[in-house]
Amino acid sequence: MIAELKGAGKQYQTGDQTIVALQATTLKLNEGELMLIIGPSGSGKTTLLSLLGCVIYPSFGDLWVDGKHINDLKTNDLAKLRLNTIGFVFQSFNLLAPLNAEDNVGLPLKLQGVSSSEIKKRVQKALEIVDMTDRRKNLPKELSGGQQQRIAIARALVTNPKLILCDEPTASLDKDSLSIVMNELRNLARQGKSVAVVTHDPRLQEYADRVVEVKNGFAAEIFKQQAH
Ligand SMILES: Nc1ncnc2c1ncn2[C@@H]1O[C@H](COP(=O)(O)OP(=O)(O)OP(=O)(O)O)[C@@H](O)[C@H]1O
Repeated sequence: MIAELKGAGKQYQTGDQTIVALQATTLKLNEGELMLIIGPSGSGKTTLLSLLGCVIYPSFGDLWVDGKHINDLKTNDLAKLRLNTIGFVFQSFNLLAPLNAEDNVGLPLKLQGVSSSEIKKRVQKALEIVDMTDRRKNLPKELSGGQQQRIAIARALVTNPKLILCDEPTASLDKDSLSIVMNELRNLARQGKSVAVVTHDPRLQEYADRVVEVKNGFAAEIFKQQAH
């Protein structure tokens, strides 16, 4: 198991109003599975993903990620955990415009202080996984949306994280790129990673091992119908 929430949730105080963004949630995320998090706008999906990503602390309940009790960690320990254990993929790719594809992919390793010869090797391998070696010298603006997202996935997996978290990774993509990106994420899960994907898009359910629906702050697992 890579992450576990036990009665964990999040509330925000704005003035004299308390907003419960995520009600007490109990959930485990295992190695080797792709979990989809679906639900209407404002229902608490990003809040759940942010807890799994150790971006925020739970306001109540307990959270463990990679065996560590997140409630007890200091913010700089959380930053280390994020850098070493978790890869993030966003809707808007978040690639740095002046850097070419391979420099974007190598950035997290640079932050980890990895040597440049090792960075070269690992970037090459990550680009091979997403089948983008031939575009490694291109700037983000020279790549299509689908290609930029594959570079963003390579950047997320270059540190060999156990957990890959994606916030609407296919929202800016056409149907063909969507299927390439989702198949890549599913393959990463098959190789033993844990992958969680927040989406509005019901078409993504076919790629998922598990589906969690968040409605009005309440998260519940829904069981996929088996294809006959
Ligand atoms: N920092 C914050 N301060 C106050 N309220 C917040 C904060 N972050 C989120 N919320 C509230 O918590 C609720 C859940 O937000 P969240 O972003 O998790 O929803 P979501 O399902 O991801 O929505 P969307 O699909 O539109 O991105 C919303 O009502 C939102 O306004």
